[in-house]
Amino acid sequence: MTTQTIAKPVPAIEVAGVTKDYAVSGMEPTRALDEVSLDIQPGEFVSLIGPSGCGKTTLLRIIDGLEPTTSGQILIDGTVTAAPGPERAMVFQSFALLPWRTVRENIEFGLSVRGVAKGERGEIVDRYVSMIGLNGFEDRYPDQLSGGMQQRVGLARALAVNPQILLMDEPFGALDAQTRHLLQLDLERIWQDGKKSVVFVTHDMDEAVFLSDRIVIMSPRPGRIQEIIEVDLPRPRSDDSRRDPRFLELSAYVWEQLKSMIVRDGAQG
Ligand SMILES: Nc1ncnc2c1ncn2[C@@H]1O[C@H](COP(=O)(O)OP(=O)(O)OP(=O)(O)O)[C@@H](O)[C@H]1O
Repeated sequence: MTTQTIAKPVPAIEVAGVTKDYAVSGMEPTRALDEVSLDIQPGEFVSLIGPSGCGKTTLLRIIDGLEPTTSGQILIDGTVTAAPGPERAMVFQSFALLPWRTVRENIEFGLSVRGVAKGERGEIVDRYVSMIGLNGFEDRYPDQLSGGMQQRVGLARALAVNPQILLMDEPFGALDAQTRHLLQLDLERIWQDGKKSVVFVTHDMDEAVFLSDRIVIMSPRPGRIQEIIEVDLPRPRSDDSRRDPRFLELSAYVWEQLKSMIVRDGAQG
C-alpha cells in the first residue's frame, strides 16, 4: 500500500498570533489586536468587519508592513515579512491620489517607482484606464473627478503594479450608495479576471457578503477573531446575487453578530 501525503497549500498571507499595542504617552498602552491568527489563501477574497476601533485598519497596515507587530508575525507566501513589498498594494478610503498629477500620472507613479520602463508604463496605464472605464479622463486632475472616479483611479493605481495581494481599507466608504454598488460590481469583475488575494475592510454587511469568500468578524477592542463566515453564494456575483435569499440570510446573520457585540459593548461602557 502506498501512502500519499497531500501538501498543504502555502497561504498567500498568514497572520500568526499577532498582538499590537500602541504606546500612548502618560497612559497604559492601547491594545488594538490580541493574538490574531488567520490564513488567507491565494486568490481568496476575505473581508474584515467589526465594531469601530476593533483594529481592522491596524491589521491591514501590519499585513502591508507599514506597522510593526508587538508580538506575532506576518508571513507572505510562507516567508516572514515585516516591511512593504511589491507583491502587496493598498487602496485607501481617502483615495490618496497625488493632486498635482493627472489620472495617467497617478496610475503611472507606482510603475516608475518600481523601475518599469517608460514605453511599457504607457501600455500598462492604458490597459488599466480601460479596465476601470476612465477612457477620456486620462489628463484630468483628481479634483476634476467625482469621488467614484477618484476611487477608480486609486484602484487602477494599485492594480497597475500587478500585486498578488490587494489590501483595501474601506475603499468605497466615502461614496454614495449607487456608486458603491457599481464599484463593487467592477471589483468583482476585476477579481474574477486576476484572482488576487484580497483583504477588504468594510463596515457594510451587504458589501462584505457580495464580495467575499469569507467574512472575518472581529470583536470590540482589543480586536480578536470572533467568527469566520463562509460565503457560499455562487460566483460570478451580479446584481441578481443581492436578491438571492442566501445573500439576505447571510447579511442578516452578520448584522445580528455585529449588533449583539455593539449592544454588549455599549452596555459595558
Ligand atoms: N497610532 C495610534 N496610536 C495610538 N492608538 C492608536 C493608533 N492607531 C490606532 N489606535 C487605536 O487602536 C485601536 C484600533 O484602531 P483601528 O484604526 O485599527 O480600528 P478600526 O477597526 O480600523 O476602526 P474604524 O472601524 O473606526 O476605522 C483604536 O482604539 C485606535 O484608537
